[in-house]
Amino acid sequence: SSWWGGVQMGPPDPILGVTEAFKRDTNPKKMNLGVGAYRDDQGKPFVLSCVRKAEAIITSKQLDKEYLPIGGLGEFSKACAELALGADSEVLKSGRNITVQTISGTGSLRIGANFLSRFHGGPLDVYLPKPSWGNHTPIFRDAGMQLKAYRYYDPSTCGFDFKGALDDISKIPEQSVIMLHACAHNPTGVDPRPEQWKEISDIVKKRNLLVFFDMAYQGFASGDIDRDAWAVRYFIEQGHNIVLSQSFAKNMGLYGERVGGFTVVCNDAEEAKRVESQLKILIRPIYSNPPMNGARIAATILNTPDLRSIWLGEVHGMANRIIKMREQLVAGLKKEGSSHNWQHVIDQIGMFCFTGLKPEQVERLTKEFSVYMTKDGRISMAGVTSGNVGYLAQGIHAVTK
Ligand SMILES: Cc1ncc(COP(=O)(O)O)c(CNOCC(=O)O)c1O
Repeated sequence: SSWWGGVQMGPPDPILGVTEAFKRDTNPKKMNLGVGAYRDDQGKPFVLSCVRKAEAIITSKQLDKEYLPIGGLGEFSKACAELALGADSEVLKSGRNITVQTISGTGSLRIGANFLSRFHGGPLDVYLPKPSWGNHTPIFRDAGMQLKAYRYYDPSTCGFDFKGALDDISKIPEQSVIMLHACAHNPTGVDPRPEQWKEISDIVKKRNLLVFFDMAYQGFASGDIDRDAWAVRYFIEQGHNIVLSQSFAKNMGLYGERVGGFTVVCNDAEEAKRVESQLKILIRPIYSNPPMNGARIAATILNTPDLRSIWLGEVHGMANRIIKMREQLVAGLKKEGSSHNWQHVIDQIGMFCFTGLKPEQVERLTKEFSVYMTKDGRISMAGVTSGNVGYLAQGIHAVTK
């Protein structure tokens, strides 16, 4: 008998499965709206010019290949924290944060989940928005946390279920962990408005919940890095000592370089030192220390004024292209004569759009028009270009009229 005779065949990843089916389709008009990675208006992957320039600078320095510290490249972690919290942050000035470099956003979420599981004195229940990024569930489950949920998306408006969210959050047992998407909620593209964030902050404080912010799209949502970090900074100002995961996959296009950070906001610098020591003890037996290449690229961009301003322009450009595709898709649907209200396509923000299409409509869109997306009706707006947005409008109108 074999060692692994008992290993079952696992279910395919819902997102990657879409890409497999897309590849097999021979229709020249086929569209892949499943993958969560930016594409330019020619439908091609986009390497930012500030990244290429940073790579050239790094290469010219002929640096060594020594191990990084367990917590990663210091100049990266500092710049990463500053990007999120703002250069004039009281937290940074008083040194009461600890920020470590992680293996992109997923690695940050996992280190965070393992840290909470080991050290959080409250209930090990993490409340995710309904729905949340698919990977949040296995990350926290495998770290030994219990998964719970709070109402977030309202299918009847394709918008935010603000009342439902407040209702549910007001019942979350004290000291539980609550996951908040800082901007560009995945998969819905629905974000709370500032005045709604303020009420969420109040109720979270009343319930004394531990806030886990996931910020995977800073700058990529609105095009403005400060605007996209507003909720994170507001919560900190309101006295929430949050934990925060960051990713540079989307906003710097560093997908495969795996660049991210994990931050714990502590009471004071002494506590931050104790937390740092335990984060290192946690990280050491998992991957010992993180990869240097991506962190060097991100640090070079953030810390070199010329490259930083090029980056701000390029991330604004990516966000703008997606916003324009949202507007053109709605204009196209109107042109096709659709009588539905598609305002949510424009109101939603970031990589994804929750169209509100039902599974059977998604099925028809794929079968009859070769448009591929996840069953929940989520489309990655990055896959929409000025060349195919008219065809997409035709297809969506045909299956929804
Ligand atoms: C909310 C959120 N957190 C964290 C991450 C982590 O990304 P990474 O580990 O690549 O930095 C992602 C990346 N999602 O990937 C796109 C998709 O849904 O298909 C994310 O959306």
